[in-house]
Amino acid sequence: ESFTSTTHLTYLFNTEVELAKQLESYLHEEYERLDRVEKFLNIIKDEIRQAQGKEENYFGNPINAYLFTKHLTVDWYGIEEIASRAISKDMGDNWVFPAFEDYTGSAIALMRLQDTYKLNTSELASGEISANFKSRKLTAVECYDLGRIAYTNKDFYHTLMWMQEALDQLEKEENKTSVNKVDILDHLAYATSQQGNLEHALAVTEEILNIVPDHVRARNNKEYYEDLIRNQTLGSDEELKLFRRVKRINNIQIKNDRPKDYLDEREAYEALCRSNGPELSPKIRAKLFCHYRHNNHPYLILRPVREEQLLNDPAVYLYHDIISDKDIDEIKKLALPRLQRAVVRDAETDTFKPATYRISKSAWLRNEESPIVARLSRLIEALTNLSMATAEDLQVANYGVGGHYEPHFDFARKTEKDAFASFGAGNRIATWLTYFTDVEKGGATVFTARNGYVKPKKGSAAFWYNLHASGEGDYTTRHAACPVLIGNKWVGNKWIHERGQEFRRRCSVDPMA
Ligand SMILES: O=C(O)CCC(=O)C(=O)O
Ligand SMILES: [Fe+2]
Repeated sequence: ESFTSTTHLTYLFNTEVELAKQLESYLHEEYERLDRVEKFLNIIKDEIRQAQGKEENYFGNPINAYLFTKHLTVDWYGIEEIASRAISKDMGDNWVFPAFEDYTGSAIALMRLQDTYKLNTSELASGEISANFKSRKLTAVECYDLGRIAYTNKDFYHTLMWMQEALDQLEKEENKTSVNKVDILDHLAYATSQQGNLEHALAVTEEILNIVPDHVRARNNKEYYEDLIRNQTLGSDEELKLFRRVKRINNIQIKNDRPKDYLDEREAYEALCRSNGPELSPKIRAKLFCHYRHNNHPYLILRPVREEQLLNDPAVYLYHDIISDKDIDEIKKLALPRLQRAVVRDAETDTFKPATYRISKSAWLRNEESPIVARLSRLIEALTNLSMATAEDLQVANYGVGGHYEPHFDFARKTEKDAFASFGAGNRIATWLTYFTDVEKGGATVFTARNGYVKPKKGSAAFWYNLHASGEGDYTTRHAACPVLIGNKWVGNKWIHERGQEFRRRCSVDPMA
């Protein structure tokens, strides 16, 4: 008996063949893993190369901001699983990563910008949002991912745009492995049917069946769309065929209407945001003046402040150069670690959408905290002649790209009488809004009832009364912060309350008092 019996070796040889197969597939998987890690590494190395040393500029571009957040969230989750052994433990413990909401938030912000500033999807995807702030091109899979986020939010309006774009990009790409064409078509068909394009949905579904003839859902949908179309045209199969051939020749017209939402004034608000400057009638403009204000106040007499009236009714003033760059840096430094994601609820879809970063109430900047904050309060008191005794602490907000604040009033309405009860100082009589940055594009404060437009200017501050002298809310003060298109916006709010102003407003800057 010998192990070298030929028969026996032949028998063992099968083991070797199987072993080779297994190792081969093991190696293949490892190579694939490493390949994925390497691709990801190259992408983020490229990003580091582009952004380093000019981070503010780089992240001021909405595409860059979106891609960056994606890399550090969903993309990284995928890599972390396969590379966790290679990554030191304290990476996860000591380093801050964006949250998943930041990823979806930056995608939603991108689509908000698309709507507000009427940006063309393919222009956006090609990185040509602005000559000075180019980003790289979005790949098919990146367009698809954007469409997926819209789809998950039941936002078929944007799903349609981004799936169509994904398809167009896929056609142009040489290496088409990153996303499956059928997946794109599948989403596209559903979105376009939801937007009322049955013929288009049918054509897209047929394209799926051309690629995967036994695609079950596509088969069912094809029948379903055909039924719907037949019912619409009230015709026979022959008529349906004819109808579709005509449609095909004329190229199907795809409609994609933006769904109406809860904000009646959205059109006007967005038009104002796009306007790039105040569009006031000459009659209104003639009444607006600019002069130096000192109020005979010892604080101002040596260094009067330039006051520019921007709007008449309501009276909105802009005060120039009220805070130095150095002091602004100090305030930002105090505020930065306290910023939190502020979300707004979309009543329509009952989803929460990120809007800005703000410091929460418990961490507002108090006068006692910093001489700079205290000095700002004294300056406001000297300029407006209002008592700051009952003013709220300084609230700082940072709007990234897409960051915005939809039209609102700063005062509490009758129905929300107790909104400021905790302050025990009445309603918000006036707003002081300091701009801590210039904004490259977008981000204006607009007065939607009066076409007022305030372009943020670093170191300047807007001021207006929210209440009539009677204490009634002034509905002409409705205002909003337009989405930041390019750049970064920091502001600081000082809200001044009614109590303590009884003898002060009379001699204030307000012409209605
Ligand atoms: O940031 C702006 O331009 C406006 C902010 C605002 O209206 C608010 O915080 O109440
Ligand atoms: Fe406001």
